[in-house]
Amino acid sequence: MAVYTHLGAEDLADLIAHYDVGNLVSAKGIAEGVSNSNWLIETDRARYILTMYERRIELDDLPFFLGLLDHLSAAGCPVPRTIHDREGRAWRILDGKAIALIEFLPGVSVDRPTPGQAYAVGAALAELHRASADYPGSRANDLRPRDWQSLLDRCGGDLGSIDPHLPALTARHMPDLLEQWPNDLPETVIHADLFPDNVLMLGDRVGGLIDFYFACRDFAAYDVAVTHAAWSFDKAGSRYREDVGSALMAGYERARPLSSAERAALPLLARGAAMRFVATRAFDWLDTPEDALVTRKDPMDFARRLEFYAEAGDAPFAPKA
Ligand SMILES: Nc1ncnc2c1ncn2[C@@H]1O[C@H](COP(=O)(O)OP(=O)(O)O)[C@@H](O)[C@H]1O
Ligand SMILES: N[C@@H](CCOP(=O)(O)O)C(=O)O
Repeated sequence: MAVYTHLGAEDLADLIAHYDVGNLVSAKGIAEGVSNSNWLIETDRARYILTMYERRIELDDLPFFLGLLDHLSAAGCPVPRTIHDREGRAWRILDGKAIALIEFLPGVSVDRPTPGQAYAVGAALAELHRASADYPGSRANDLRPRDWQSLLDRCGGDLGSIDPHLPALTARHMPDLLEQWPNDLPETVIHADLFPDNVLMLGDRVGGLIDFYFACRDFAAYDVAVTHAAWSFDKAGSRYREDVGSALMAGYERARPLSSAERAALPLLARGAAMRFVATRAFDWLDTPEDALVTRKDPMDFARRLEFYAEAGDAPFAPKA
């Protein structure tokens, strides 16, 4: 579940009164999500999502994230707008924590995407990359190869307690990733975490792209690799779903064709994308007590994807005839 803080009816009504959104009718805590507390707010005018930022988010980054939502939404991307309060502020402080109210978007997250849905997500990602290129905000990616290495270093000898194969796997791949990571691919503002649970689908259509709290400036092709790794496998990462992976790439390239340098880099970027989630999940695994409210995510689901990409070479990214 992800409601870490209790907010009573009076707190919520007081808070909502700071916005020009009508009167509070109902508020329900949302179980999905891990990082923040979220409520579905209904007023006599519309529905909204109220987010309280609990951890992982630097207050200084909030203007970047919330401004990005407005920029992308204004450019026609299916991204929720930030609702500003009556004084024009994008976020407020409640009980010492930052909160923001954002537009509610319709749709459901899918567990087993179809090729049609993957095609639509690929196209939506490409449109996002085009629209974010002129976003004036700046935020560096704080999860690049040297950051994965330092997270793994902090896991130390406990890495093998998660799975005995993990230390050898990270030791085998990290040197290549550190040495060969590109430095000259086209950059834009990327989502960096576009997993199925961060996309709201309406059938084969994308109703919403949400959870931009890893967004940063980095290679567009790295975001393609993250999204490919997140969408194109069964949950455990044991089986590559070729039809889904190809559809995702085709959807992306319809809206933003990859350059030859980007295409050539994708096998390494995909190994890196998988390693990024191995590293953060391994760190969180060891950092989260077994009986915590939050369900821990298994790093091995991405270790298997990493092995797949290392063996598959450029096959998953080769254009289909
Ligand atoms: N703008 C939105 N419109 C509709 N539902 C949303 C929206 N934002 C978040 N949600 C719902 O809240 C859940 C958790 O949000 P998310 O931003 O992914 O939280 P976390 O960062 O904690 O993972 C989502 O799975 C979705 O059900
Ligand atoms: N997508 C990441 C976890 C990030 O959590 P989120 O709930 O903020 O998307 C993973 O699967 O490891």
